[in-house]
Amino acid sequence: MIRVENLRKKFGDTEVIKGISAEFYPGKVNLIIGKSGSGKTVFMKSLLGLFDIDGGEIYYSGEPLSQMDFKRRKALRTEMGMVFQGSALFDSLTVEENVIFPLKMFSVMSPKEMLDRVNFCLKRVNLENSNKKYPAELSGGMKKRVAIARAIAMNPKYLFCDEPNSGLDPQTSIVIDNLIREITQEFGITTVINTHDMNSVMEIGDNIILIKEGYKAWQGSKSEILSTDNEDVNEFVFTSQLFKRIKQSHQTASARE
Ligand SMILES: Nc1ncnc2c1ncn2[C@@H]1O[C@H](COP(=O)(O)OP(=O)(O)OP(=O)(O)O)[C@@H](O)[C@H]1O
Repeated sequence: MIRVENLRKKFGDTEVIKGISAEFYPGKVNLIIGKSGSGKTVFMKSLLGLFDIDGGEIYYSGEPLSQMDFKRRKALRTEMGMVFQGSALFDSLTVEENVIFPLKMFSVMSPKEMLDRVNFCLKRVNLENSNKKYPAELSGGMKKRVAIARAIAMNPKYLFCDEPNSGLDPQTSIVIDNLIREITQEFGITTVINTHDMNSVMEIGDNIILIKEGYKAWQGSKSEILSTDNEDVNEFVFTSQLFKRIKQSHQTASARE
């Protein structure tokens, strides 16, 4: 579990994260949503310890990040998997070499154990026959699956994904969303995802945090997002015509019951 208490982050005199408190649960897909520029990326990078924060605290399984020394932070890093925008694979390495990379960096496994783990992870993302392929030979969806396989190679407690569906068609996005949800539940991972994608919100949003202008405007689940009267949620959801209609029909159905 990750708990954030009154997190603040400034750049110069401008406060970008203005006192956000939130909890992210294991075995759940925790989504951070909000308009472009609302502070989602800065918030996630702060969680990862990539920014020095200006106030508040982040607790990993109850342990305050600010109190961790270099050695402890390095150990925490091995418990984190990351899937960045654009997959961020090494183009000059094969699929197998990409996935084995964190194991070589951080694990004490034998070469045979590493290869077994790579094959397990590639099988888990349905890419068992692609070990020797290079990223340039893969589709966008396959690259994302390799990135997910690499992110879970170290058996992480925490998984961070920044816009995992960017650049993917709607059908492939659903495949990736479902894969992330399954892996999250199967391995009890605390998964935190930054997204703009309303489809993802409705498919996999166990715990959703809406950020608006650096504040937490709302927190709830995918079913609550359809029934809430929160103005900020409605403003955000209603920018999508499709979800505007879904929400309206849900409210009409609820009123009839
Ligand atoms: N390194 C930085 N230095 C100064 N300002 C920054 C820096 N990084 C982000 N910001 C500012 O912080 C604000 C929030 O940015 P952030 O990238 O977190 O938005 P976002 O919600 O992730 O947007 P998007 O959905 O477009 O990625 C913006 O006003 C941005 O200009």
